[in-house]
Amino acid sequence: MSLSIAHLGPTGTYAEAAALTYSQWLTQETGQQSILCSYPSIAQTLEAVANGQASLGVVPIENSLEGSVTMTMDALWRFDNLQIQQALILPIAHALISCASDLALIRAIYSHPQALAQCQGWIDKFLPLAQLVPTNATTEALQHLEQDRTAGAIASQRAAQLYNLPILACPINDYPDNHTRFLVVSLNPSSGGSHTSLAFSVPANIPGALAKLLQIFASRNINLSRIESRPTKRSLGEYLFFIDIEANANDPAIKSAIAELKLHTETLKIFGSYPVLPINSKNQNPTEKDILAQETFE
Ligand SMILES: O=C(O)C(=O)C[C@]1(C(=O)O)C=C[C@@H](O)C=C1
Repeated sequence: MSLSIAHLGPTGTYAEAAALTYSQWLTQETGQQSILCSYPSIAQTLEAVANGQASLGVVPIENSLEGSVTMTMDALWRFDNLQIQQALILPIAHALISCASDLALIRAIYSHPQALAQCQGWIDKFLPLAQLVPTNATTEALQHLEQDRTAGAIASQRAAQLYNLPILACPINDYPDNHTRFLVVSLNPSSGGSHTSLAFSVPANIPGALAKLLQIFASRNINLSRIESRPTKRSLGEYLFFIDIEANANDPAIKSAIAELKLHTETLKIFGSYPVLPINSKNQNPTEKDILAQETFE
């Protein structure tokens, strides 16, 4: 039986490319076949996994230029039964796609806020007067570009190919070394691996509350690879903390740190331990043929 993998759509998004990469890796490693299902937002992608509509979901979590994808962090906290199975890091090269006969004719640029931010310097230099229009996904506006020749969109070269649209400039990201880390999540217990992710809220907004919790890791010589905060959305100045650890949750030091953390946090969510999928030319760059067997839930 095929597994269903949810991702942000419409077709051609970077999240879809990550889902295809994972799906191909899964088939190579285990023989398991999967079918991709696109959803209109990252929150709806994770909701589909949380309510059992999809077996797995692939969502962006962090970009090397712009940092955290806050929508993913908020949804991970909200649907507390989700477990991370795998992380994968994809190179991101943005293209300006448009049917305009000249760059100077573009009046509006559509894209996901993460992509607009990753190209802000290029836009300021070449299209300083263009209106920036945020969309749910890089590919959301592509189907309208033929009708509006004063519009452009920032998406991947693969998206331009899929929609048969011209590329006016590429790459346009402000720094060439641009990567996004994606997470593969499901309701199953996580598979174990080199990295562990967790998040917590603190019982009181008092001096040293976070320092005390970080000391739990430092005193055990545990290396944290990332720490991020998000508002609790209960009151101004109250935060949740997301932490990535470079170790497996079954390591004795991590087990004892988590046990101590439980005593001092208000809510503690463990998203599990997982490996980081090495990307090579064999499991990167899904082809057009690969996206034939897809369902859309938009
Ligand atoms: O809109 C898309 O194509 C996405 O897959 C989303 C997303 C993101 O949210 O970070 C993924 C990778 C890029 O960094 C830009 C956009």
